[in-house]
Amino acid sequence: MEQQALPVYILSGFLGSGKTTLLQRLLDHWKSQNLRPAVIMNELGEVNLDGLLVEQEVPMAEMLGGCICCTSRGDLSTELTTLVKKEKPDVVVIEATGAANPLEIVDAVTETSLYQQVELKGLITVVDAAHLLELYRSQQGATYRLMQEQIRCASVLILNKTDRITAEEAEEISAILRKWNAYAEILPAVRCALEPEELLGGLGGVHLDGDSADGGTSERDEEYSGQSAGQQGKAHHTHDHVMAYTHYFKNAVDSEAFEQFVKELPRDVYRAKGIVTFSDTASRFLFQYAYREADFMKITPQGEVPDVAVFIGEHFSAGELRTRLLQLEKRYFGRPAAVKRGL
Ligand SMILES: Nc1nc2c(ncn2[C@@H]2O[C@H](COP(=O)(O)OP(=O)(O)OP(=O)(O)O)[C@@H](O)[C@H]2O)c(=O)[nH]1
Repeated sequence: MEQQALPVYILSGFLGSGKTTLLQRLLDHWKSQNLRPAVIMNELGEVNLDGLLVEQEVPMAEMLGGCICCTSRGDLSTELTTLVKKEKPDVVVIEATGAANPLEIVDAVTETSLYQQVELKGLITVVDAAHLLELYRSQQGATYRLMQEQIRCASVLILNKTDRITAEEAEEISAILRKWNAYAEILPAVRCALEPEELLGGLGGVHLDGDSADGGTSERDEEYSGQSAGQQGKAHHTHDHVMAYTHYFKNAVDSEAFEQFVKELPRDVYRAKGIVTFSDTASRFLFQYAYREADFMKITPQGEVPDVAVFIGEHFSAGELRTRLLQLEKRYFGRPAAVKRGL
């Protein structure tokens, strides 16, 4: 009955780090499973060279002439919506140019979840091992900071081009990555030759996948065990640094209780937005939450729009949010309005 949310992956990484190489592998993998992938790609130049390299029959939306994060968020959101409606893919990858700040893309994808059943599954950052080391040693400029940001936001880090560094350098780089991102799994690779199952398996995780949220929260506080990536149970690598939890409501909620819930959101949730139906008002509401300020606006959505809320933040407990929201839904659902207890 319920429609399955469409998985979306963001692929980030510096220019030339190996994103297209990885994308090609992922596309082959999905196709071998008879799935229909689609790609949103953008390039800084006018011609999408990467697009030419990727097989033609994959539906592709291109955003040329600027990087995704510099075009407005709405554009990417619209692009994604159009692609989903037109192509009906089973999975979508957004390849960000080397210059894009992935947080903006996370925001655009979650924006789309308000109107479409899409779900951000993870953010994969490909790191060019040799280039990172060079930048780290010189520690300068905007490039360095952007690379840091891309690493910080990742749910999984691919340390690519390890054929171009020594074993000692690989260790040095892993330590740098760990320092910047204590949560993401680090997968060393040459030409991004990783098992897609292994790579994606660790991502379908607790935080980014609303419906599998329960059961995973206890892992949240576990310390990273420090093993080199890839060998040990992927089930334990569900920590994601920047994460989004998407909640589809099945019932209306009480407006005051919901406002209270938003007020009490954990500090690690820095952004939330959604559409809700209140049990005690006639209309539906769009709510926005940023930097501890909440805003509710009456709306009359055109067409079919689900009641949904997305929460973005850093390693918060998606399971806890989910439990609280389900409680809110139940509270109204399980209590007939007419029944008011007397004394
Ligand atoms: N030596 C070496 N070269 C690699 C590796 N992975 C990719 N390359 C090469 O690096 C170049 C860039 O790879 P791409 O996959 O196009 O990188 P990209 O991140 O998509 O690049 P942009 O589109 O510029 O952002 C290509 O020539 C690849 O063949 C690797 O592990 N080792």
